[in-house]
Amino acid sequence: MSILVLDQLSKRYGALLVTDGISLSVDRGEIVGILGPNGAGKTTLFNLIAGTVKPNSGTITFDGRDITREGAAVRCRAGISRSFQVPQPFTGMTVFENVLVGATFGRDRAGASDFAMRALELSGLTRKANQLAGSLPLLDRKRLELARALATDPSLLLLDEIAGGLTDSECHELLEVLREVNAAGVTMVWIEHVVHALLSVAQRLVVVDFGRKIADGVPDAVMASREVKSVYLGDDVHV
Ligand SMILES: Nc1ncnc2c1ncn2[C@@H]1O[C@H](COP(=O)(O)OP(=O)(O)OP(=O)(O)O)[C@@H](O)[C@H]1O
Repeated sequence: MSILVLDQLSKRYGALLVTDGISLSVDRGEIVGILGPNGAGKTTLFNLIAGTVKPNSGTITFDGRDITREGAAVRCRAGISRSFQVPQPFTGMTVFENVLVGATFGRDRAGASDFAMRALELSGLTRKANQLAGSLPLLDRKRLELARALATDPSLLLLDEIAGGLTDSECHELLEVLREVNAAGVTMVWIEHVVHALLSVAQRLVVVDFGRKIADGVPDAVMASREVKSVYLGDDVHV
């Protein structure tokens, strides 16, 4: 059953059609990877789903409910959360305090504290709960970005290039965490340029180019498609 359905979604900035009639359905529990060249409109798609940007046309249905005209806060309460391409934690606050900010949204203080600890545990950051966020190395900053996104108890998590800049072994650790989050029942849509990371967890790949969806299917078939190779990856790419 679909948790998220986009139907003919379009977004224009002036003359630039950034999202061009995208339709997409995501099943509950799925991990869907989104690929596309720089400027293809991937982050805009997340902005549209999260509600920070409104479409010019098309609809967004989440959990069977039309949320196209709902604001970001309502969508967050409904179960949509996201990480950001450029994480901006409160560097002068502890890891725990950073996660508590999100966990407080829609909860009382005691419940928020428990939930913040659960988000930290799932992200593998419990031992660093009392460290200042500004002192964390890159992998832990990624874990914190994930924990902050999990703090609102999402059923759908939008991950925007969370693996960028990690070494292979760090990436491997992050993938383990993401698998656990998914096993805990969280559906994921993940934009990523680190293709091998995406391929190791995504059950489906969607490729976007110039705001259009040019491929959608099982990863092997999508990566082998001539259009994806020529339009996005180039003919000389081997995966
Ligand atoms: N608020 C805005 N106003 C005008 N143009 C915008 C705005 N936001 C995005 N764009 C343009 O829309 C296009 C798509 O941007 P978007 O950030 O969605 O791409 P992307 O696929 O996420 O790129 P990247 O992989 O580099 O992050 C770009 O040409 C960008 O300059």
